[in-house]
Amino acid sequence: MQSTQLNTQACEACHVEAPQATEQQKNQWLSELSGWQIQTEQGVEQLYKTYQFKNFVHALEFTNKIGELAESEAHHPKIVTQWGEVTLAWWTHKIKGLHKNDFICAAKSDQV
Ligand SMILES: C[C@H](O)[C@H](O)[C@H]1CNC2=NC(N)=NC(=O)C2=N1
Repeated sequence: MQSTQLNTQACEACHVEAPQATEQQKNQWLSELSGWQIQTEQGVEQLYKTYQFKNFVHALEFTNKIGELAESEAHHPKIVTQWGEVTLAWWTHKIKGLHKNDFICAAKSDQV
């Protein structure tokens, strides 16, 4: 399977019948990301990563840039912003699980 450049792709409009990522796809796409992990919260798989910053202002600046990314992709993460730390969680609400969009947005988050 050729490696897709996740960070060069745009999210596709997601619909309720969209397929969840398969185990093979999840492993492939996860291997193209760095520092991300899949966790299950209330039965829903999510892509998690925590970023460290030197203070709250930097954490907030990053948070706002992620907000712009989310709006541009019409795909939104859970963002937990603290002093010196931001945790992102990406999943697709409509399908209650992981879709390729989530991996694309995770890759793009690393470029913010
Ligand atoms: C209408 C709007 O585009 C949809 O509700 C979008 C908004 N952002 C979204 N973000 C995420 N993570 N999952 C969704 O299913 C989703 N749906």
